[in-house]
Amino acid sequence: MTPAEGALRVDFVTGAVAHRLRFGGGRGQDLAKAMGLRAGKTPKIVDATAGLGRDSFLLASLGAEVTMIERSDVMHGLLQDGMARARQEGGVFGEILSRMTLLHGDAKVLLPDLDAEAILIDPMHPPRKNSALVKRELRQVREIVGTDEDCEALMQVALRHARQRVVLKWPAKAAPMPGIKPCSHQILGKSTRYDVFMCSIGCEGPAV
Ligand SMILES: C[S@@+](CC[C@H](N)C(=O)[O-])C[C@H]1O[C@@H](n2cnc3c(N)ncnc32)[C@H](O)[C@@H]1O
Repeated sequence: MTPAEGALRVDFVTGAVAHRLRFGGGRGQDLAKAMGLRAGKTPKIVDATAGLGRDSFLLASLGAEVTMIERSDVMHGLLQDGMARARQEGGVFGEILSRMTLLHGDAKVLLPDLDAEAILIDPMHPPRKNSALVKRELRQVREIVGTDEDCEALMQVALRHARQRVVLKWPAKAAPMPGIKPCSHQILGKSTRYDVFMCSIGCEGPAV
């Protein structure tokens, strides 16, 4: 593998993301269901942990307006670059990118002003024991951003400011995030779990 081939980049136009765009399961996918997308209902979403932008791209491809927040300078630069290339590609990519907005900063600071209906939180989790199973890209992101030690504080801010729901993307077998009230329901995948906190019943509440 040449260095260029191995370098981390945001790529919406080829590879895994484009494949999922063509062959994914539409609004029946776990992420879409967790965020509340269904026939006739498309919430305005804030992805508070944009990373490589994959979740945001998927949600935008299903019709959602997505505001992405990324605090790492490096990841933000990679996202800007990948988004510019996708816009240049035009067609369906240009159309999807027209629904994606990227902000640079800490979501704990920016979320209160965004009037989000649904907020997605996908923090960098502590490394799994079997690190050989962790994909190369995830290892590369971790080398850049480390572990998001303040994810509990981010959840607390999100729970105070989402109008409809907060969704925490978390390893399937991990214990619930400490210090956060129990979720309303979970959507369980093979390796990933979505803990959904509905706000119509009061997002804020005593931590447990
Ligand atoms: C696991 S990655 C997210 C992957 C993303 N869901 C995707 O589909 O590519 C976590 C990202 O969230 C960012 N992040 C974590 N906490 C943040 C915060 N408080 N504000 C902004 N960005 C944050 C990290 O810098 C990292 O890039």
